[in-house]
This record gives sequence, C-alpha cells and structure tokens, in this order.
Amino acid sequence: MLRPGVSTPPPPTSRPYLDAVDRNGRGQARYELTSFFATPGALSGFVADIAGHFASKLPTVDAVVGLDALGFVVAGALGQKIQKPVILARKAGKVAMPPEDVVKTGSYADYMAVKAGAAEKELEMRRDLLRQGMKVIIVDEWIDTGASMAAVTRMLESCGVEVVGIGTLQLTEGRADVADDLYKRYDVFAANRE
Ligand SMILES: O=P(O)(O)OC[C@H]1O[C@H](OP(=O)(O)OP(=O)(O)O)[C@H](O)[C@@H]1O
Ligand SMILES: Nc1ncnc2[nH]cnc12
Repeated sequence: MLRPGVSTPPPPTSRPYLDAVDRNGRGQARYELTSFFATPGALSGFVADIAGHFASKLPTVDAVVGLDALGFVVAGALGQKIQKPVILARKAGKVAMPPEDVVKTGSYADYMAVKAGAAEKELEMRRDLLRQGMKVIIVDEWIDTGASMAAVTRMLESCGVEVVGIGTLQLTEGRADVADDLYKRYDVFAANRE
C-alpha cells in the first residue's frame, strides 16, 4: 500500500500525461515514475503546461533550476522549450568544486526520512551560477512533504535569487504542511491541482 490514509484525487482530464504516472502501488514508498518519462508525449505535455502557466513571466526568467534526480529531466526539457539555461541542484558531495564555491541547503528530512527512516538529504549548487537579482523557475517531478523544495528556495534566496515560480507534476495534498505553505507563498504550477 502506498501511504495509507492519503487519498490522491483523480487527475484533471485535461492533463492526460498524468495517467502515465504508475499509481498502482507495489508496496514501495513511492509511485513509479520511469513509466511517465517513457510515455511518448508525457514529458513534453507536462513542460508545455509549465511554460503555459508561467507564460507572462517567461521574458524575465533567467534560468530553470532542477532538483536531483528526476527534476533534472524536467528541467532539461523545460529549459529546451523556453530556451533558458538549466541549473542543477545536486545531491550533496556531487559538485566537484572547493567548499567555498558551493552553496548548500543544509540537511533536511524529506519524505523518505520521515516515512521510512532513511538518512536526511542535502542539495548543493555551484555558487558562481547564481547571482543577486536573478529570477528562476524551479522544477521537480514531485513535491511530497515539501522539504526538498523549501530547502532549495531558502538556498536560492540566501544568494539573492528570486523564485518566480515552481513547477511540479504532483504536489501531494493533505499531509504536507510545508508543501501547502509553498503553494501559498509561491506561484506554483502543480499538474495534479486545478
Ligand atoms: O517533498 P519531499 O518530501 O522533499 O520529497 C520530494 C523529493 O523526493 C524525490 O526525490 P528523491 O531523491 O527521493 O528521488 P529521485 O532521486 O528519484 O528524484 C522527489 O524527486 C523530490 O525531489
Ligand atoms: N514518486 C513518488 N511517489 C510518491 N510519493 C513520492 N514522494 C516523492 N516522490 C514520490
């Protein structure tokens, strides 16, 4: 069973690509998303909707930020579509730069740590890719507790970067106080929502 007690609303019918998410729980802690990326048209439909949602802001957007790992795929596709650079927030230890050239989120408990007792997570970016006043859209395939996205927004804002929006396939409803807070504080396109 996947997270008993948490109901997932049926996907909006105008977003057929949501059907490509494998929601048939196989006893794992998460839905299976490799099928989403393997479905023709799903990723392009998703990023077209993100681009559509943020259309009026795109002229001022400097870059797309993607979260390790599946968020990278989304960021790559969106960056190509809107012709903006892609900046990656990598899992800790992966940016091959001296510590002073790396900006980190600090460790946080994501859904795996909360649910399954896994280790806390940390993301990091190259400092020289960020500049004061820069505007970004952050994308990830999934926002669950919201801890990862909240940590990245804090990291970016600490560098003077403005988060003009967040795009995700699914923002989990109901249990996610941090995620719900993100939804209130930022312009969020979540494909599973209205
Ligand atoms: O809202 P949260 O509780 O922080 O969880 C959401 C995060 O968890 C997943 O990453 P994960 O590292 O598990 O998977 P991935 O490497 O397959 O992207 C997902 O891609 C989000 O980044
Ligand atoms: N693929 C997924 N399925 C369910 N919950 C998740 N939380 C983060 N990724 C998830």
